Amino acid sequence: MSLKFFKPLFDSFPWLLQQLNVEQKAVIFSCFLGFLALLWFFISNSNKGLPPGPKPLPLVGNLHSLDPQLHTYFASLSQTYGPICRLWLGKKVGIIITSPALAREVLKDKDTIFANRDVPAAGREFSYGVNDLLWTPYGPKWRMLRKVCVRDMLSCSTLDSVFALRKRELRQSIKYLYSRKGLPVNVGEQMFLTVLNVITSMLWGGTMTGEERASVGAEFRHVVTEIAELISIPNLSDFYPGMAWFDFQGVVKKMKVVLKRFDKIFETMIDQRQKLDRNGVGQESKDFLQVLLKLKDEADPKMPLSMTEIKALLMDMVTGGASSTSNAIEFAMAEIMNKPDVLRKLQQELETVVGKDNIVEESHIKELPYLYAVMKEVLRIHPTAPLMVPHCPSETCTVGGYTVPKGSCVFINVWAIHRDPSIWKNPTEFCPERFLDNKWDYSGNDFNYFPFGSGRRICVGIDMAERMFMYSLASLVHSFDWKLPEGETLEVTEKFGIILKKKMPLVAIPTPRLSNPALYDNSNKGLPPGPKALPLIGNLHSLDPELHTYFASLSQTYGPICRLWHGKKLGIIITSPALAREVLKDKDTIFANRDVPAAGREFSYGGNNILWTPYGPK
Ligand code: HEM
Repeated sequence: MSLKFFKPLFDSFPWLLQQLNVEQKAVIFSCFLGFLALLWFFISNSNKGLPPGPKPLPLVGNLHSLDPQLHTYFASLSQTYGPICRLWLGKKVGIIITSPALAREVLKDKDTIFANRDVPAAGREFSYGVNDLLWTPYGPKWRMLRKVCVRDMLSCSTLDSVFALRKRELRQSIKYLYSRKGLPVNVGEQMFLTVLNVITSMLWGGTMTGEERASVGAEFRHVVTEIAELISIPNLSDFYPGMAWFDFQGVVKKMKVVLKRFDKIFETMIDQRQKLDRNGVGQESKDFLQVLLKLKDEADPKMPLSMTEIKALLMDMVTGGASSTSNAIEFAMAEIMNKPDVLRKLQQELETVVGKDNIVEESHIKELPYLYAVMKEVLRIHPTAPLMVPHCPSETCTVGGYTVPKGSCVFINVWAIHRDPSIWKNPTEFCPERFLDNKWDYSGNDFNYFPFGSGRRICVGIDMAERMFMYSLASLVHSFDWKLPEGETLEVTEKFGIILKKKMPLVAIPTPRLSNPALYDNSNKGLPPGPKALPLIGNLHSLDPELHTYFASLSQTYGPICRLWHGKKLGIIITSPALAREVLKDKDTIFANRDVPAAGREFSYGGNNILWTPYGPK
């Protein structure tokens, strides 16, 4: 009998039985035995029609034999009991799915039945009472929240419009790593901070700036780690919902304390934004918080967006987005360092596309097929959510011919499917080449490979994760060679959690490999990317007289906003609807002036016509 799973549980209330005398203990023991007999009767009758699984004990069900590494433990169960099996988690039925065909049945054929979540007590607390997107039951409110995320926050055009924020944060990390050249660096921690800064910049970057944002970033790192730990504690309240009220282990109590810290930050941010909006300040720096508050004011009265839901959504973005992406980048770095051949191929591809005398731009990413294959392979072998986020059927139904009761907790073991030898050749080997033929994608249509899930509850952050992962990993391996500190060995052991992480943090030493130290500093001082400028003439030598097509071709290479040096003057080229709106609508008054050419000055009687006159009373 394995009691490993109970260690955190025992640790969380060691005081329980210590308070009682001998008689009290005897009474409790007799009641306990009677209760067990009753439960035994119930359980032996309650497995009828359910999938096969290990024999449960009265009261505890199969909790006594759970291993904390749930993903590997569930994979071993499926070896014995087949692709659908059951466990008794105290009073709750757990169903484990471990085949593409059954995953399809749950996530596609019976998608609407399984679109609910099994919300743990800690999750209920951290989502402001199930008011976020992750835990909200499938229905009109979930649809409204999902629309807000997909359309207003994480769509491709919104992400395009804030690419400069990603660049700023990533360049800052590269600059920091350069300052640590030759010294050990905690890679995961650095990537966590980078992704977190990008996300918080998008959320309220226009609301707060500089040092204030940095100190909030540090505060968040502690709080997010604490939340992940509280969600991963095996909690009696989840296994025996009838006893949830007692909160024996104090998980909910601890979560309330953590939430208070978060809430204070959110309140300050919302307050600050509302003040700016009232005074008409900061209209030019739109962030998600501003968008959300506007949506709240303009929402359909039948489906209003409340302040609590806004805070819960902010919480999803911060907690869900940062560690998922940064953990995946850390695994990628470990796997790549383990396979020098992969690192060499990756660096070669980057040298061809970017060059050693240039920095990686986000616009390079679509020209890097090997990097894309590396990302897919990392998400195959270490899927960030190895059991997805548990689904919960809204009615009793059958899957694979077995009964799945309403309210059970359904785990889809995507980790095991991604390592199934009948699907993957040498499944435990890290081999990006298997993805080079573009046969597999993670859009959720293929149940052999679905690291972001599938169906209605598929991840909303796929585009964001893809951009951050590829851009960060490309910059890390393009800018530096990496080695382990003396005497350290490389390992890629996993530690289970709702978000999979590396058991031991990856600590590695960066050695700069670019031609010019200036490439590690923010040498373009935040300007958009663009072709290399020559001294004095800038980019004049390469201008094509057909400016409209030439600029279009530049935007293919450098993205929707790029720069050119016309001699001493800076030219900025905008090539996306979102950025055109930013210039011509959101920041209309700032951009309402003209850049008057010498000939125009002449032909307008010295800038006196409507075409060339500066914006103002005249
Ligand atoms: C490598 C990065 C990531 C991976 C592998 C990943 C994977 C997943 C998976 C497997 C699910 C659950 C699907 C299901 O239950 O069927 C999910 C849900 C979700 N993810 Fe991600 N995710 C990543 C990054 C992100 C980012 C960057 C964000 C936001 C900024 C995000 C926000 C969410 C949200 C809000 C949900 C819940 C959606 C719903 O229930 O409707 N994720 N993700």
